[in-house]
Amino acid sequence: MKGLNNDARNDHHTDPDLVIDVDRINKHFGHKHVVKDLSLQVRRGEIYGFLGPNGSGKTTTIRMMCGLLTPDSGHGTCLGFDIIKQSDQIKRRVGYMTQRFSYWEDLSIRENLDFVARIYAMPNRKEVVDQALEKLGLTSRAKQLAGSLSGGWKQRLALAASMLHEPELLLLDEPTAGVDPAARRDFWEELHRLAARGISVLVSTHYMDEAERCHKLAYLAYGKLLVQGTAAEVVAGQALATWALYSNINGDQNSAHSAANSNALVALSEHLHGQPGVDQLVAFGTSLHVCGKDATQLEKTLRRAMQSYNFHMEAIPTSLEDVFIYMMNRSADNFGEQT
Ligand SMILES: Nc1ncnc2c1ncn2[C@@H]1O[C@H](COP(=O)(O)OP(=O)(O)OP(=O)(O)O)[C@@H](O)[C@H]1O
Repeated sequence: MKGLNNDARNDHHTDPDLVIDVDRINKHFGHKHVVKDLSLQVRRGEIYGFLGPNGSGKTTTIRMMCGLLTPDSGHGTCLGFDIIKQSDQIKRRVGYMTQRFSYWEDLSIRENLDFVARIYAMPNRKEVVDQALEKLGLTSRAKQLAGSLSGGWKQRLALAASMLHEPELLLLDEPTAGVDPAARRDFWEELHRLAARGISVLVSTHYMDEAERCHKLAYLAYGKLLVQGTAAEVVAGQALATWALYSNINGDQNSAHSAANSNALVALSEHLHGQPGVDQLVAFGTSLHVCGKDATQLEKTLRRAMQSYNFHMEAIPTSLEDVFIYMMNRSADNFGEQT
């Protein structure tokens, strides 16, 4: 990174390939235990996705990684620096993008970037800002107020601003919330270009398509990291059998058929609820996805139901979304009452 001394990295930091390496960190807010014994490792050039229901501790964890919050216990390093003792070193070397656009809406695009360059005391400010504007494709609109940009452009400006000081690690907290699919796709293409250059990314998201674009994922619920791995590993790890149930009534024909279809779907869902082998029922458009741990029992139950309902069934691969809904429901059962 430009313009900084190469301060001593943590003595115990052994693997230079690990940009984040934390072990059993905890955080309380008052009596509330919001991050519980969380261990996490992120490798150089990896896009690591952070998923989990609202309030599960993703933002708190991200803020502990970048030195903005101190863990109550546990230890670890970020970019080789101790997350407890060397938070200043970390703050200067990471790019952090908060959930909401946190730049100045009443400053121009150029002024925003220039302000950030000043914060980082960058010696070659004009050059750096010019380059960032060019990369963003915003040179001709540099004088436009940031507040007048669309949601997608604001996020790209925020990403450019958080990259200005050339951080080795980006911490992105729901960077594309509320952004349309085309702008989200552009944003993710940029993340993959950065990762290809060796920049690591820890990104929280609620979008399944984004989860699938991460090299690795972690799923958090009630402050506990429940699973981590590639999307395929996370799906395989839950070992769920999944069937799609389709109505035999052609819902495309007219609105009466569509209504009959919807009613039949609701009736079948109510019938299957709580039956042996049925762990989860989720309506997906005109079909019903049914998941269960006990594949044999699930199939038996469904075949029996097909005899009395005008539906047919098809085994389908379990999706990441099926798995996350399953984990979210389980974690509510297991941890929901605890703090
Ligand atoms: N500064 C704070 N003081 C008190 N409680 C806090 C503070 N920050 C977060 N919390 C609480 O800690 C818990 C975890 O919040 P956090 O923002 O980390 O979750 P999250 O997974 O990022 O949620 P979301 O998906 O909604 O952004 C929540 O119950 C939240 O209310």
